Amino acid sequence: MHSLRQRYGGNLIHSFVGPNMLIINPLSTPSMYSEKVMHMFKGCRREDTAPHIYAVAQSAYRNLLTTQQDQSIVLLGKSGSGKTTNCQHLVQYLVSIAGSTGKIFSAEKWQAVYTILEAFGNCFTTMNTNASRFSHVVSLDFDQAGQVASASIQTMLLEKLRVSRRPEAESTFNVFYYLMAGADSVLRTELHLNQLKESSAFGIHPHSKTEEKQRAIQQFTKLQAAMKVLGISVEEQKALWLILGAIYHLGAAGATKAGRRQFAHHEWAQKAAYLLGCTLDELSSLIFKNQTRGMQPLFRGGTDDASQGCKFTALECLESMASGLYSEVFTVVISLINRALKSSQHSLCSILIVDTPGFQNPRLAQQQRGATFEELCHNYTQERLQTLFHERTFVQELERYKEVHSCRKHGITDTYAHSLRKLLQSGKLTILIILIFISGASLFHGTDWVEYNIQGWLGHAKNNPAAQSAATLLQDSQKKNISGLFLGRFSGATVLSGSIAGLEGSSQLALRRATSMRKTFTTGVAAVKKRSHCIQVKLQVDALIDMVRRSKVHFVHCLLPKAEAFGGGDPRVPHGESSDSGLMTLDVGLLRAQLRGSKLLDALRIYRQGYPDHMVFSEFRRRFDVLAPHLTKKHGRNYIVPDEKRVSL
Ligand SMILES: Nc1ncnc2c1ncn2[C@@H]1O[C@H](COP(=O)(O)OP(=O)(O)OP(=O)(O)O)[C@@H](O)[C@H]1O
Repeated sequence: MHSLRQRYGGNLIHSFVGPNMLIINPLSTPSMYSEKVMHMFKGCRREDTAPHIYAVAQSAYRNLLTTQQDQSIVLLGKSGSGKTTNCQHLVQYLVSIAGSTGKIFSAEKWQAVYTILEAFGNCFTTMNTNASRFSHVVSLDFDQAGQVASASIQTMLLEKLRVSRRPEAESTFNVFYYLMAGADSVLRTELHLNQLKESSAFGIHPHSKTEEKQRAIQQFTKLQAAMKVLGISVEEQKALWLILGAIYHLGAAGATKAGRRQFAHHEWAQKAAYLLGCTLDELSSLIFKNQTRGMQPLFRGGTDDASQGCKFTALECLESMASGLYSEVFTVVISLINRALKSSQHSLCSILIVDTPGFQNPRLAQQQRGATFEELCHNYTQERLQTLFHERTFVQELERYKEVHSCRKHGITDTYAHSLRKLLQSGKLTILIILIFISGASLFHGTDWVEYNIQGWLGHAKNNPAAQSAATLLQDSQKKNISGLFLGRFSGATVLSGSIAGLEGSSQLALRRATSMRKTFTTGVAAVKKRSHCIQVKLQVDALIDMVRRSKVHFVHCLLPKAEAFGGGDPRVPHGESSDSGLMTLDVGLLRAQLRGSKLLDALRIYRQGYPDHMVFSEFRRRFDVLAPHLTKKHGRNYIVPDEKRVSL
């Protein structure tokens, strides 16, 4: 702790913790990221460099080149701790240093990708003024020469319900504010946004403060420019704005609270129908009347809802349609991004960078409310990634040591056993999370106690057909630019449509990843229950973990320096210019809790007591056989030792 405080006080936000990287959010804009700094790390071994996020990227890249094995970089930490920011630095480093075949992946292109993701997937929350509300994996596929040959993005676990419902004091997705503030008069007229309604069932209102409005206008211009960089045509952009406009109008239309399920204000619903390219009757029937069509078994008990009549209120139906439409928009945006990133170059292996929404606890942001279902989903993903960290750091290490019979010799058995016990404790969490659906409870994340408010959660287990109707509605739209965008785009990915986006990658490696993800959704119980929202969440996380598990994983732990960093205004100042960036501003209690929760100290202890670096014998031979040419000559390069374990004894 002393060491971390000293370093942070000296503007050193990065530290190596054994093989892991720890980064404390500087809450400022330090000048440690530039092309000049990138070149200081180029070609270096990790042991020879200072701790930096670029050192992690370089280490993964070097490993990829020397072993030709897929690498993953997984970012862990609380919401607002800096995962997405570091993810962007990792991508920028790899693309700049490795270069790309025919220079197809410029830094400008990646900047555009992140501008679009930020607009469609981020929002204001009490923990982060610009929080990501979806998980994403950036895959960079490298060719024989070590250059980026193709790239793609897969996204999952989008918090789509946020469009219509969210905790008080939080916002919907940024793009709505950008569009409402930045649309020019022609677009505004076309979307019927000249007159806005004061009340909205979805609580979507334009910014009222001048500076927020100003910023939103700038962001909309930036977003349009980014879309242009990625080759998204004006017509395609228009289709997206039409659907977003329609979602706004659906909120203004609202739904009846009692009696027949229908719109509360038909004139606004009419505008939504017009923008979507259908009639009011068609829209109304898809939202409110199709409720018994295509119903799936419930999460619990397997009862068929169709036999019991519809259980959804009119507002729930409306919300499902809105979130279904937004989910389709998001999926198509990811698909358009991937269209700009794809290439037909042959690639050998990949680096995957995994960024998911950080751990959420409203109590940390001084909120007097229990955490929501969506927050549970983000926490569940973080827990599963944290469990992967345990598995790689403790369980696999222990097994390896057992294999070479060296545990006792080095006296590390006890430490391992202790760590293993902790691992088992964290394993119980997953079971508890399932129990929570039934009983309602609080959960630990590391050392952090989270209270959940489980009201209305059973509704999440049900599958509202209005959400599925959204896809049909868009494909059948009378507006050619809308139907053109949605028809045929997902022909190969229908199984996963609405859950994992971006599986249309063209490289062989991308196709392999897509096939393996599809398998997760189509085998065993998953095939039957995949339409339940809760099961979908689990399957998406399973698919994510499966994808990462096949590779060599590098972990980056991002920490928050103090709780005041959450929400409320912009705490950013140029680093080092204010007393705010010094030693005293670290919240030691918060930092200690995060360190304990991450189990980084246990990992460090094991790293110091055991053999920190190792490689399997075949790899050792591949790397060093040039030093013993007579043996290579005798046995050949591909000679296989039947029992390689014996070599280490
Ligand atoms: N290394 C860094 N340098 C400069 N600013 C940073 C750094 N890390 C984080 N920040 C700033 O901290 C804020 C939160 O960061 P970011 O959005 O990346 O967090 P996150 O962990 O991805 O959050 P969430 O999980 O909620 O999406 C941003 O304003 C970002 O600019």
